[in-house]
Amino acid sequence: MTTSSTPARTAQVARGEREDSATTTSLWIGTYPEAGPGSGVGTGEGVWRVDVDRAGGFAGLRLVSEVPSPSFLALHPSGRTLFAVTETGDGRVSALGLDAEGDDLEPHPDAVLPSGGADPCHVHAEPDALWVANYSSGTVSRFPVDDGGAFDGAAVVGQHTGSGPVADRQEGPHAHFVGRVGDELWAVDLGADRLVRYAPDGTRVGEVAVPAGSGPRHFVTMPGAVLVVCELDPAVLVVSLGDGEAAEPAVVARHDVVAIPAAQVPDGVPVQPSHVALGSGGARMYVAVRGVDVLSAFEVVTSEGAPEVAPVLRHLADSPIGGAWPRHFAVLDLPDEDGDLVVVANQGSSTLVSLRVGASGRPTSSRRRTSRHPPASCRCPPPGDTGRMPTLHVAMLSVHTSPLDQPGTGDAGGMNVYVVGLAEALARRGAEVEIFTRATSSDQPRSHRLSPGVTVRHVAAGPYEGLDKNDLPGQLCAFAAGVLRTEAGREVGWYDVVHAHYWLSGEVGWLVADRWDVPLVQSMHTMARVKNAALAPGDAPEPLGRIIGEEQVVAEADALVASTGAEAEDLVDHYGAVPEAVHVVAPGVDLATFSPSPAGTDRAALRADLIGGQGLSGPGAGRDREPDRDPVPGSAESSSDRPLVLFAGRVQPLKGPDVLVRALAVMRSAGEPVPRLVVLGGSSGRSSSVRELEALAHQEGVADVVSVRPPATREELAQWFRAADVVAVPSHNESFGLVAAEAQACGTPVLAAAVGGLRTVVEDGVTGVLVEDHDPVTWAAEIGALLRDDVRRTALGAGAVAARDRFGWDVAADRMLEVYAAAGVSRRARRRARG
Ligand SMILES: CC(=O)N[C@H]1[C@@H](OP(=O)(O)OP(=O)(O)OC[C@H]2O[C@@H](n3ccc(=O)[nH]c3=O)[C@H](O)[C@@H]2O)O[C@H](CO)[C@@H](O)[C@@H]1O
Ligand SMILES: O=P([O-])([O-])O[C@@H]1[C@@H](O)[C@H](O)[C@@H](O)[C@H](O)[C@@H]1O
Ligand SMILES: [Mg+2]
Repeated sequence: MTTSSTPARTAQVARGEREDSATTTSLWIGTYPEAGPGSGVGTGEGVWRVDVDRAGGFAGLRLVSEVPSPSFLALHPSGRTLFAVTETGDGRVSALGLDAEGDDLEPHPDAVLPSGGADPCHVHAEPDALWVANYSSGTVSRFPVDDGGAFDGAAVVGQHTGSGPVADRQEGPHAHFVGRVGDELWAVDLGADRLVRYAPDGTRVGEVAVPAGSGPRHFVTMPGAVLVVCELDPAVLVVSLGDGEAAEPAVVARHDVVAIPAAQVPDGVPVQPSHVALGSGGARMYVAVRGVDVLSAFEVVTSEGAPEVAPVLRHLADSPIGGAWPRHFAVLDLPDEDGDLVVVANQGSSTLVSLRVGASGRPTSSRRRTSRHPPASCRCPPPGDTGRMPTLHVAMLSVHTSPLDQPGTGDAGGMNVYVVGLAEALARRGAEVEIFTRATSSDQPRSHRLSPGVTVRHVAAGPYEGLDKNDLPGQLCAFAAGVLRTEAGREVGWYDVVHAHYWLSGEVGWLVADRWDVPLVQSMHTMARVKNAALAPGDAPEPLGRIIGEEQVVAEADALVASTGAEAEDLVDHYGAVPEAVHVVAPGVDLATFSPSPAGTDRAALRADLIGGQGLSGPGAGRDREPDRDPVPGSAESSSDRPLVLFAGRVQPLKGPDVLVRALAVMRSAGEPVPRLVVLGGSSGRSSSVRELEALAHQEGVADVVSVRPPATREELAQWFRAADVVAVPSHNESFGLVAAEAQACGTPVLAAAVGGLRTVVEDGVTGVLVEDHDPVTWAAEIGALLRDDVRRTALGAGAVAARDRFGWDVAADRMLEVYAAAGVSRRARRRARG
């Protein structure tokens, strides 16, 4: 299991709406009524807003919504909704709509709901659901929300049970906090001394017990571990997530929060930790401690590149906060490497205090702002807050092929689809993604806003036309210069991470990540040595220059992203990657586009629509084709009756379309009914693979049932998948195989070669069939068997639909944010090791 240490990011800050957005961070402040939690509402409390500059100065404290007793806030990843709990006996939760500045908070219609329990004290927003911890009732509620964060459906409430030894605080369960841990949501129960683990849909999947009397309160996640701060026993517990699928999380270490010996704490002064968070990109941990009113800082030491090894915490300092009863704080990352700005909400003194904390863990400066602000409504302490963390800026490099190109021909393939899908999902999580790609036409704008949060930058590097992928090693300097110049026009420290795609981009990423001192994350997509080890008969191997370049990039990257375990092994076995640097993140499928047909839709009718009108030659553009000879000699089938086997992708020997053509010939010579084979895609690179495939179809006597059509748009392709009886992926290797995943998401069974990532994407006998070799005789037998067996095809189609959620971009983006965080940790560790 992996964990997230990436703070919530929003979509709005630093989008340029405000000149000072790069130097000022706006925080929302939650408050209690004047007389403390549980007292009458309406004494002026509400959600406040304040701007914090890099020196920690406060400006513009203002009331933005009069929600009663809003002790905790959470921002929906869309950046369009702020949630607030109302911490009262009849708890409530409100969804507040935001304007672009985040200042105008209007409740959505019907947007104040019972929170599912008493005294809700914490709220956590996921893209599809809001989670609320109700303290007094010991319940956790999950509210479905829509894309913009509006409530959307009935809540599910889970009742915790249990108690603990601390009589006045643990007489029963007290849910205190909910947060994400890998694929799960964990609810901390202070009364029952346990962390209750939920699946994202609200199903309980387990729990982690902590020592009796700990009173766990909040936690923060980091790669491989969860750091839990306890209120009743002032400690941080390290919960290790373990390694591998079967790993069970367990407490592996306990650290005292404050170094002050108990004897030195004056009588009657409590030592009650309230909140924990990470700073300095995961290298430091802070805990606020109420009563003694200090901020404790720890160094977080992780094993280099080994996230499964639990981190070691080294106490750095306990520093007076200069405010009373610090209930919560936000950590704002400062661009200078060792600085964090910690903004603390002090419930007891009604103050906000900002502390600039340096490498020693001690504040180097502090600022204070009382929250008493005219009018009367400001007479309220500010206990909770949700920081609008600085936006994560991702420099995504795709040197060869623009993500705007049509995939499935030339050099444009899965990487284009991947880059767009990932970038858009990251942007939905609040990141700003800039995709740098080489300009290939004078018509391309230098910068193009693809969708909210995603910009494509066309970098001039060499002539627009006439260069293909193989010419690009000569343009990498020019490309890197273009990227560096873009950054030079920005605020210092603008980009937080470089994510490079394919080895060519990795070469550029290596340079720019070094220059900016940010982590380099590398996705290979394909690797020369892997391709060369599985060459199709007669195919040309990838050149040595690429192999050497790939080796360099693998060695330099702070994190390597593999789409499957098989690709991870390839990185280690073929390129000597350090296993700990390799992270498996399955790519996604655009599940909205690639969806099954409505129940009852007839594949034959869809097929007739797609093939019918234009005949097989279709708009295939100037390629000579045989007319669709129909019916096939010796067969009674009519044109639209003929089952459809579909292949989609760049036509090249590696993808094995010839295997399908030959398989059809085997079927025909055996006198079996022959399906129609449609190939959607153009020749790969500058090759003439389409012509060669068409020539092969003639030579094999199946040209009448084989047609190659130009690549289809995403929507058309989805329609082709729905129309096909089987989608065939006979590749000699695939790092993943997006086509197979997309086809399955449409409910169409996939017949795939049992190689590389296809072994992961296709569940043999569940979503499709894996074929062990590339022998046309085997493929003829498998195709024939599947097409004859309607029941099996229907079952596999249903299996494919049931499995479609396995690959979504939202999940992939969550994982990728974890990888970005891990890459930062690993980069710092490597820098330290170098001295
Ligand atoms: C040999 C190899 O290792 N290839 C990898 C390469 O992509 P590669 O381009 O080889 O193959 P993929 O099947 O993954 O991607 C092709 C993409 O083109 C699209 N398409 C195709 C035909 C068409 O008419 N219209 C259209 O839009 C497909 O929907 C698909 O999304 O990087 C991908 C992403 O990391 C991996 O999944 C592949 O395994
Ligand atoms: O064919 P190859 O060069 O090895 O690798 C391919 C790239 O050239 C193509 O542009 C990209 O879209 C694919 O995802 C794949 O990575
Ligand atoms: Mg910093």
